[in-house]
Amino acid sequence: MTETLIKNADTILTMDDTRRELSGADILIRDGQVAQIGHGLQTIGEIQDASGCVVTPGLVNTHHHLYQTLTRAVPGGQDALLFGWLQTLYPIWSRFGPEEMFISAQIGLAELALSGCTLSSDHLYLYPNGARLDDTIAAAAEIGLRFHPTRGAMSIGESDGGLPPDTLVEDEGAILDDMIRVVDAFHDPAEGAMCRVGLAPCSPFSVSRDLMRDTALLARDKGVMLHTHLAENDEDIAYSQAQFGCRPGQYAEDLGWTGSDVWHAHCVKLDGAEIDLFARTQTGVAHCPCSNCRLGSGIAPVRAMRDQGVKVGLGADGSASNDNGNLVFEARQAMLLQRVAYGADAMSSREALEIATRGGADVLNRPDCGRLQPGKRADIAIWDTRCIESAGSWDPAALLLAGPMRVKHLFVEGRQIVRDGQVTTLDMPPVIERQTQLARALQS
Ligand SMILES: Nc1nc2[nH]c(O)nc2c(=O)[nH]1
Repeated sequence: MTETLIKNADTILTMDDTRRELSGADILIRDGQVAQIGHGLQTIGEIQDASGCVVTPGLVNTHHHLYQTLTRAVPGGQDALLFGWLQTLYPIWSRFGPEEMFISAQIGLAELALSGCTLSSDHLYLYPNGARLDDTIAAAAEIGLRFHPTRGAMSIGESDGGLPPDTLVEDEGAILDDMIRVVDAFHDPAEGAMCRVGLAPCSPFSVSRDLMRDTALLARDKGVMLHTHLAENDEDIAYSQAQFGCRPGQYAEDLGWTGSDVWHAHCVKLDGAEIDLFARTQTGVAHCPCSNCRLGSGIAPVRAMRDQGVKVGLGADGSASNDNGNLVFEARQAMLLQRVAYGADAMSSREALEIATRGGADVLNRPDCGRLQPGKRADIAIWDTRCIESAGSWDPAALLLAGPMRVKHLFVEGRQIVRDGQVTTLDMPPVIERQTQLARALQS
């Protein structure tokens, strides 16, 4: 039996069913789970002092492309809309191989951990030069984050009316075979799982309708989740209308891509009927506010989604379109954007934090994560509110209204991944050095 006691937190925001908040309180972790929350708890194990800190559930990232940490701020893509941005980057990504996938994932996951994230999904949709989903899974296992990798895919190249170059697309039979391989090798359906695999053809403009349909059948056969990009911007809607004669919601529904086992990234352009469809079918949304700003895609109607009962989580999105991978910053941006669109009371700090924690966990069908209560996984972020950004604040809402934007301590499954602002499981300087070398090589 292993125990850790988080002692004397200024505030614990539990995000449990009653959204309980405790002052001057403790959390006892036992064998990877929250054992008790209360006052004056004792342990025979390690003690982590949390005085001066706000404690929250670990944040949950529902959409990322970790490989893109190697292509931040690429000049030709800095000021482009989605399609032009992708066309600039595809040729660079086609030079990646296994090492690029592994190192870029280590960087992206470490960056997420430092921003309070304990559970991340990833959407890897290109596999050049022998790259495999296994590369990112190895990176996540080493750093110790809970990981939901998705086996993405592109199958319709330029010559067939798709957006990606023909050299970057895969044969659909080979895609389905590899999907089966990675699910059988890595997917763990058990409560407390550290790795769950999803299936994720990339986007309507890079895969066929047949692949979408076959993937949905396969996912249901295997009992895994489905993920893709949907309704990201006006170009995306225009492509759907021109190629399929319908809006994205209809496209998704026709192909079996609605339901509680499906979540779609972006959804900036969902209309009222599509929001209703998602609510009725319990289809989830990964909201990516920074990327949507960066690519000029628009402001997703998150207020309407939440009011209608759509499951919404946050996504950092890939670091070629963010270009930052800071999830607490993403929560702040989500709050601010809804206020820009709908007024100062459109989203509170606490609601944005709820979306970032239990909201994301619900999107990923992880009721065992994203909230702090006995029996749930011990995925815990500890934020030092004595830092300069938060000094003088009156309320834990300051976490998103002020800061800090980096975590002090982070626990995943009860294991300390960040201590005093440093990743404990990786020696970061050599990883950063190798990432820099790889990025330089891609520039030559
Ligand atoms: N934000 C992003 N949208 C996308 N659509 C697509 O097909 N790929 C991407 C991507 O990498 N980022």
